[in-house]
Amino acid sequence: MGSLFAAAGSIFSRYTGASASKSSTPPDSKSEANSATAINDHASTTHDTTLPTLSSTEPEEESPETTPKASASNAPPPVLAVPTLSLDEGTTNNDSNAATPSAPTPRGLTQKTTSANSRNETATNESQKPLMPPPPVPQTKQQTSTTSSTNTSSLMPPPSVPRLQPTGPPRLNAGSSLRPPPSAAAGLRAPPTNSGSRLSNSTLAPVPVKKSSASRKVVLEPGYSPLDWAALAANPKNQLRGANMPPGYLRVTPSMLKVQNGRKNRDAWTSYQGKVYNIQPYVPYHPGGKGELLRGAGKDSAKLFQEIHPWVNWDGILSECLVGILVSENDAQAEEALDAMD
Ligand code: HEM
Repeated sequence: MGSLFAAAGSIFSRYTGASASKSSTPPDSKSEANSATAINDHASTTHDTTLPTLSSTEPEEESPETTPKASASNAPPPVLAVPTLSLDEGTTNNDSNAATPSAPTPRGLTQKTTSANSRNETATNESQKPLMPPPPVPQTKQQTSTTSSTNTSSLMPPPSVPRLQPTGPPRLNAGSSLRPPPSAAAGLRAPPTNSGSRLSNSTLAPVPVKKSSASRKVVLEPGYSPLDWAALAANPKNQLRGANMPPGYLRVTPSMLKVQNGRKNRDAWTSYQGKVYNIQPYVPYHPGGKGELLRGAGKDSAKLFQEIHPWVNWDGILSECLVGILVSENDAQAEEALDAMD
């Protein structure tokens, strides 16, 4: 303690001398006086922490008493300390808190003019620290809202981090609850029977027709409609089999059929499923035209017919045009021989 007093006295003597030589303005003298009172009060063991606040809080009132205080360090400080404590309690407490850890006496000596201001600043800073809201709350909000930083990941709420990251890709799983139940979804979907290759094979694609991409129907002359043909075929007097034909059916050999090709004033005959028909009366009624129908003249038309319109009722249209049955050449010759023997 003695050494401390001696050091304080020597520092104070230096300080007062330096300040007297440097400071000329009244505010500097006030601050110096404050620092001097602080040192003197610190020297007195009775009020170590409270007295420095007196100088900082009330520099104008004590300014005239600073010079006598420096000389009379043994003067009873409680007289000055009591009113100052009652006036400004918050600052005294702050100063007391700030003075203990930061070793006030060397600072006051080194920082001569701004000792009081620095103490006030430190006091305000220290007083603001406990009063300010805790920083992690806004930091977590900003971090969660703006970016996800790895340094402060511990401050972030644990559930928010996994929820924010997987919301991107697995929205399908997350949105599964919003989807309709599987039964409803299946009901909205196309039926499985109409999907895939079955559509093209069964329903939409034309079944066996190869050349039916465009219609090849012709414009029939007036009076040659299907109804007109039906009316003509309904009357047996029209002799649709041909003129000068025997009453019974003929045995038609391929050679005989080949001659009836519609040329040289001969009727066009064709065979279909073993039967021979005179198609000459039907030529102007054929929806596919004369040329198409006569492609089968003098030969079997079953292949062409099935390729183009297998749905057409051949027998229903050409029943009155039946000439006979198709027989082989040998059969015809044998029959003729039998007839000759008779
Ligand atoms: C050599 C034999 C024959 C050929 C090459 C042939 C050709 C055709 C063609 C190209 C068409 C037009 C098809 C279309 O584009 O819609 C057609 C239609 C038609 N043909 Fe023939 N034909 C033949 C024999 C016959 C016979 C013998 C009949 C009668 C028993 C017949 C009755 C019809 C009918 C009713 C249509 C209209 C079909 C429809 O509207 O869907 N054809 N034919």
